[in-house]
Amino acid sequence: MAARSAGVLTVSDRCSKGEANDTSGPNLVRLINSSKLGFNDVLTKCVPDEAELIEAALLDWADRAGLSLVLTTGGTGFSPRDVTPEATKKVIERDAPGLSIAMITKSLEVTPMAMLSRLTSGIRRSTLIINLPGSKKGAEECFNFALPSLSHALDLISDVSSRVDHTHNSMQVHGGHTCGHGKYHSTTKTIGRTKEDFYPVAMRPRQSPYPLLSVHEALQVVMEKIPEQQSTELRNLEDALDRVLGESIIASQPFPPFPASIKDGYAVISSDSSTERDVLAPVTAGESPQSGQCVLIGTVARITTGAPLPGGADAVVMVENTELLASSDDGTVEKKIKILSNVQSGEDVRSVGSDIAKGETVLERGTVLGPSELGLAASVGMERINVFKTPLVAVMSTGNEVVDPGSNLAPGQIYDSNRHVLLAAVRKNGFKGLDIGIAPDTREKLVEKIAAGLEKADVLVTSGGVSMGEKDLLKPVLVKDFSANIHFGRVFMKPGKPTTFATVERNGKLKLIFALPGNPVSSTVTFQLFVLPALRKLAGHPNPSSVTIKAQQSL
Ligand SMILES: Nc1nc2c(c(=O)[nH]1)N[C@H]1C(S)=C(S)[C@@H](COP(=O)(O)OP(=O)(O)OC[C@H]3O[C@@H](n4cnc5c(N)ncnc54)[C@H](O)[C@@H]3O)O[C@H]1N2
Ligand code: MOO
Ligand SMILES: [Mg+2]
Repeated sequence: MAARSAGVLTVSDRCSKGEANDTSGPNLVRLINSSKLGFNDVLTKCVPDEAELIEAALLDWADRAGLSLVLTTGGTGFSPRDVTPEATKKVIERDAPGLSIAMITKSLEVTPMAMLSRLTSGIRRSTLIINLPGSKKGAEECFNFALPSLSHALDLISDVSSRVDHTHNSMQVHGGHTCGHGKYHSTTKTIGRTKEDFYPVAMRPRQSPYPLLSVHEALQVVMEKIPEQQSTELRNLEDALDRVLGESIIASQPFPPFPASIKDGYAVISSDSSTERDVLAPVTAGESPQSGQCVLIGTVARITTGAPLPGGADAVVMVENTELLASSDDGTVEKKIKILSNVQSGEDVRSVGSDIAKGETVLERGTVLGPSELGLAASVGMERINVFKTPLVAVMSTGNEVVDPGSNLAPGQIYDSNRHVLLAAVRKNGFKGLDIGIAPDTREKLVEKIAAGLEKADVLVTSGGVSMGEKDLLKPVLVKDFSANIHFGRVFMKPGKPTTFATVERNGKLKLIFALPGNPVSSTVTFQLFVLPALRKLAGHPNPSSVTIKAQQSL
């Protein structure tokens, strides 16, 4: 028998919030494992009583994981939040009422309350889905009532599905692959449809196969896939604004490098008690004291703010706290002064290294470089600094209906606004943008543009073509033509539900692809929520996810 996997989905608001222990789910796993159904693996998941989340989990397990059996426990009663049967009905393609009837009939022998059970069972593709009650006892009883039929049921379903797969394979229209030298090749057999179609429209999936992730989960997936930035480049200070420092800056000399006056006044000896002082030659900022000049008892030297303290002096008295006693005969040069204040040693003197000591780490690796940080780097003499590299972001719009502003609109066309919003947002946040234009909704054109974007850029941001329409080709093109790994294709949010995130290996590098929904508000919001944190992480930002968005409540 081929390897089979099962899943147990616990549906409970309280268990999903951690307010109650899930006893029924683990018990069903035990029952499956001890049955003779031959399951190699049992997946488990717990979701709140939200129809969309239940539906998403069932679709994920049926379509992506290809499980043979899925048991749900919980959410099958009469209370308003019991929606498991409704979610199950949306997912199943074929009803299997016999299983539910058998379980309810047998349960009625145990309790008349079984009348209030709304258990649903059915088949989607090769997956049998069975609703069970939420209580551990009720779920175990019902599972045991259904058990005698399950082995045969699963065999029948897998037989049917292998025949269905065979039929599907023989109807495959396109096969595309990326060969060793990175060029795209496609093989096309046309059987009366347009070349860009992946399925004849009547055979398209009627449900998205992509599970709905919460915004939080989706962001987590994005951040997990992005490697920590390691590469750095040397930049002049003026080009380093808003970049992230790639290497700590250590002061190779102290600041100030000499004892400096903090005031305009006189360099003095604090212990000198003379009433009158002779005024020596001045020291002004930018000069060094005249060689051999020393302040002695009974003397002071004129000094300006920022000038080095001459030898002998240990304090500065500001000019406001002195009185002129005598000047030169022509009245232009100060000769004698009197000090009017008490002077403390060290007063108004900035000692060597008092701002920055030699060997001190002035800026840590990972610091975002604002004006003050650049000033600090300059004050310890850095002309060029090592910053993390920033990603190059290619931006592309998709859609037969979108045309460049400036051209004439044919009927049914609109101007492309998304590309301009996204490119501006990329640049506003300090990243390099690359405009790769508009791709119409054809497989060939999409492949051409996407390949061009991936060739040059680290990140590709597209808008449009990711939902359920027959011209929404982005996801199949990424999978079939680029062997992209789609990490999520739907997010539980509005706007932005079809937001898609994928990665692809190109020229030995991991490239990120954000395929955003086409609605302008959706692409703008999802750029802020998912793309921006990713770009920030790529650029080495220490807190890449903390992006603040101003929201306004409409009245
Ligand atoms: N059956 C379903 N239909 C739709 C679903 C769904 O779940 N099931 N999702 C809806 C949601 S939510 C969104 S959002 C949109 C997103 O669709 P696509 O990403 O496939 O985008 P398009 O179909 O290409 O375009 C949608 C809309 O946006 C306009 N657009 C597209 N590109 C641009 C551009 N560059 N500048 C300005 N406007 C643009 C386009 O003309 C369409 O009006 O799908 C829903 N449908
Ligand atoms: O949720 Mo869509 O992304 O309508 O706008
Ligand atoms: Mg669409």
